[in-house]
Amino acid sequence: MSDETARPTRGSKRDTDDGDRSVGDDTARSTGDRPLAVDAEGLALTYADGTEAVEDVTLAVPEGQCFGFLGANGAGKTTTIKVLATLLEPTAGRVRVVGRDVTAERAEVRASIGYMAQETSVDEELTARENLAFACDAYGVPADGRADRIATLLDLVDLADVADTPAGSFSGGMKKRLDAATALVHDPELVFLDEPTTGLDPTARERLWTYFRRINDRGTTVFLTTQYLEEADRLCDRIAVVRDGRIVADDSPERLKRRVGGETVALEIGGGPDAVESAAAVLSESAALDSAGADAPAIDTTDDAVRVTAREAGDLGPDLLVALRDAGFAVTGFAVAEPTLDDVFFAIADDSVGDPPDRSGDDGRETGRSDEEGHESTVPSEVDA
Ligand SMILES: Nc1ncnc2c1ncn2[C@@H]1O[C@H](COP(=O)(O)OP(=O)(O)OP(=O)(O)O)[C@@H](O)[C@H]1O
Repeated sequence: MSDETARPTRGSKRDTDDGDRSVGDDTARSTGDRPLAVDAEGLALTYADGTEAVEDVTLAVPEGQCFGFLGANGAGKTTTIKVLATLLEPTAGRVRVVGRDVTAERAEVRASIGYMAQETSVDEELTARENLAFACDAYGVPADGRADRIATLLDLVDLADVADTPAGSFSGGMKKRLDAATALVHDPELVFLDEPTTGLDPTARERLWTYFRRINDRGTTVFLTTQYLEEADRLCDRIAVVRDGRIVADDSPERLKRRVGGETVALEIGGGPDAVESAAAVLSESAALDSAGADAPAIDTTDDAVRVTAREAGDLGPDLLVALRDAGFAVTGFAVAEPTLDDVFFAIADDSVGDPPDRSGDDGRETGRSDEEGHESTVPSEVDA
């Protein structure tokens, strides 16, 4: 990336040692140190046919963040992203992107954002370079320096070797990479990526993640929608989950995982399923588990292991090992597993961690609000891109 386009990294996930920066710090409107790239309060959108696709979305995404917007099919992700990218006018709410109002200052917002839609917009008859030149025209990138910019972007997404090959011969992953590059020709402050890796094989997906990291490491704010929890976990500093057009969780991946419960210790037991069941019975009576206090651990078994799940189960592990060995069991393996984002997602789907974030709490975040200010309500139409 050339120096003139590079920006300093502003707190991407890769900067953090433990990957668990205080979310309260990140989401605070009043943080002060980093302006908000996305600042939406009570965003709502009802389609002309009456479908209430987005009912109440409040988001505060600081510049430089890699933000994941998760939700099941039909939850309202694309609709939200289209409002943020000025392609749809909100029915209600106050929506500012890169410090500008998405309705009143649409042109200014558009000049500062990139948008990669779910469907690739690559022209298959044009080469990679020509596609980027076309995008430069569309975004009004000055002719001066355009060739350098295109070369830089082709490098960024590893397409320099096929720069003059028609995109029609590219794999799905290559087309997505080219599409991502076209969204960056005008060096936007913020890029929206709508399910950018859907339908790609794991290798192609992994490669795209590398490019998204590079983009974010250069300082570009990334707003990503995805159905792949691993994708969000690997890339994002923060994740909001939308369900039925409302935010039901908004936190760092690590804190979301902690919210659904604890770690699981798996103790492999030699001697077959009967021995495993006996070991489980011993553990259920064990003093080691009493120390877990109010968070009663859950014990279950597989064919060859007893699994104990508790908030800090990893800390209990050594005592559990000793208890089993004292009782004469052969413990042949020991592993601690943390909850995954899949666990979070299923728990949210079950409503068990489904409370909207309380932004008035001690963590300094502001209150998520309903549309109490009587925002004007109009039936939106898709705005010309
Ligand atoms: N143009 C439209 N007119 C009417 N309803 C629509 C329109 N586009 C989307 N919807 C509906 O709005 C709701 C939210 O759709 P949206 O595409 O925003 O969800 P999504 O989370 O992006 O889903 P997916 O992951 O399937 O893309 C759904 O019920 C969908 O059927």
